[in-house]
Amino acid sequence: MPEPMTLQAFLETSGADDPAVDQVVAVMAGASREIAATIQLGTLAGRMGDARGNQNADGDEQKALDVIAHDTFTEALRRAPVALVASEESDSTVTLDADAPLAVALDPLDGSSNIDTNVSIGTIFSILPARPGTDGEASFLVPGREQLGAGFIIYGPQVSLVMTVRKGTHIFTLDPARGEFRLAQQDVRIHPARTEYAINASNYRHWDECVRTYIDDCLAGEDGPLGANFNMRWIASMVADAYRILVRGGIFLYPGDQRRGYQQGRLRLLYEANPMALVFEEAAGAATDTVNRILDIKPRNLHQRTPLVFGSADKVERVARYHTDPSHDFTRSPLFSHRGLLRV
Ligand SMILES: O=P(O)(O)OC[C@H]1O[C@](O)(COP(=O)(O)O)[C@@H](O)[C@@H]1O
Ligand SMILES: [Mg+2]
Ligand SMILES: [Mg+2]
Repeated sequence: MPEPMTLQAFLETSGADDPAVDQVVAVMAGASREIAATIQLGTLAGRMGDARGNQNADGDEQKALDVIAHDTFTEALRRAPVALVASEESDSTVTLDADAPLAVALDPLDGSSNIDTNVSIGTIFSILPARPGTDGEASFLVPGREQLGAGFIIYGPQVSLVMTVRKGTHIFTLDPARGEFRLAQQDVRIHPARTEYAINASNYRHWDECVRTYIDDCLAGEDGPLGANFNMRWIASMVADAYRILVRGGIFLYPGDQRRGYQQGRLRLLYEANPMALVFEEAAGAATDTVNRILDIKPRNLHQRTPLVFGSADKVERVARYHTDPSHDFTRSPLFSHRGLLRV
């Protein structure tokens, strides 16, 4: 069997139209090896899940590894043609080389609540054109459809890079002995038939009627309106849920809910929803804010949150229909009705 292609060779033959974009992907992959090595050591490398006593721009408590990952990727991006970085862990944008053509939005460490639990965590990135002559934020406050590339790294049983430069979505896995990422799956296509959903069901009572009804319908299984038995998974690291859905299908939901500060959900548009949306659309999937296409949303600020639904296109579209179709019958099943006897 021929050896799978290295990331470098792949980028040379099938990379972006603009080699600057490939350079960013290569630098992100390179720096991720350092973070992977730190994660593999767990507490032997120090107490990575300890709070640093700071909050990030979004009010989340920063963990030691959040800050290490932010510093590592931001420094590494100095070796790529990057003008600006926007990061979950920085209130404002960071200028690297003002004349460079690209801007990168980063979630340096996704799934921070899992750092101490030996569960997969990751890094998410989005590549945009830099807009010279404007303030730092202007390059980022554009709809996600303007992304030139995007991807994520997952630090799991395997360290993998999922990336797109708008020519399909591809998966590379780190060969630790050689320190090289090699092609694991080219042109991923999401399995449409898989009946599996990912949602933090502990928030059920806070969701709106449409989200509850969709999940009720999944729970109703083959006797319900979806006519199929659904399985459930929730890892609380979006990268891990996303990877699973990419390779075997399903749907991910983090909707807005009634908790204070959660009206727009938890996930951030620029460095979580947009890159995931591009990766999934390039793999024949879809991503919405429950109704609207994520990639068409014009951001108002760097750390804006958005409800997020992504995965197999038919399932994502169905969730949108539950929100938009006024004829949708919430009362059709007495057992699962929120207007029925069980929930007056
Ligand atoms: O703890 P909850 O509310 O289930 O939220 C889990 C979600 O939050 C996140 O951890 C947010 O990302 P960060 O860890 O980068 O803040 C996602 O990875 C995950 O899907
Ligand atoms: Mg995150
Ligand atoms: Mg994060």
